[in-house]
Amino acid sequence: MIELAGIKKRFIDGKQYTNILENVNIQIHQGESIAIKGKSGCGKSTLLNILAGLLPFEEGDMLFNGTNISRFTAKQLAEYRRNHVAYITQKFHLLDDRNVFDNIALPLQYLRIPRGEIKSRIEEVLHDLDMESHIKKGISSLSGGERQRVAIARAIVKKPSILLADEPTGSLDEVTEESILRIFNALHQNGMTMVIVTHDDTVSSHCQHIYELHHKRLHLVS
Ligand SMILES: Nc1ncnc2c1ncn2[C@@H]1O[C@H](COP(=O)(O)OP(=O)(O)OP(=O)(O)O)[C@@H](O)[C@H]1O
Repeated sequence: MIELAGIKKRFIDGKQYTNILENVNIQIHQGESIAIKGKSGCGKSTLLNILAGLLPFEEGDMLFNGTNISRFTAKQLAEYRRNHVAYITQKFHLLDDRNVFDNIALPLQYLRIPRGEIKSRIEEVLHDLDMESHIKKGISSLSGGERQRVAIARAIVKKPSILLADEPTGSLDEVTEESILRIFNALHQNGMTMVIVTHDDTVSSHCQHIYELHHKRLHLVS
């Protein structure tokens, strides 16, 4: 389970501090799927960055399975990310000078998974995403929707316990979105915890709970 308790986050803009999150509280149980909605700029990506262990915060605690992550060293945080979290960011963060296979292989190499298994896992995930014919293509030759699917493949190939996704279907057509949602549903059935930032009602309707980030706080909508 991940728990955020009393999280406060602010950014400095020039000489002025702006509070982005104030007293954010949430408990996300293992295997739960939640959607986070909210107006542009309200702090949704900031919240995902905190859950990913990428962003420090000024006040509050973040617990993972009862352990207080807020007190982790940089090394412990990197371990938390490597072993438990996959994060599909809005900007994808793919390596443009490498091909599709090498991009997806990266998190598996960090986990020291044997080469044969890396190959079979990548082939399987690319098949599920209807991307197998692109396996050797360079990232820079792909369309926006194809890059998005590579980012999704790189995240889920790791079989993480927690999947964080920032607008994961933003560049996809309806048919591709449906296939991604089918994959997400299957991952959820297998016990993966999912936190999905989305503006898309179809995507949020697939989640067990919907939260809205409003006035710097997180509210349970359904
Ligand atoms: N590193 C930073 N330094 C200063 N301000 C930041 C930083 N990161 C984000 N912000 C500001 O914090 C606010 C929240 O940003 P965030 O990206 O979390 O919003 P969002 O809800 O994900 O927006 P969108 O839906 O448009 O992606 C914005 O006003 C943004 O400009």
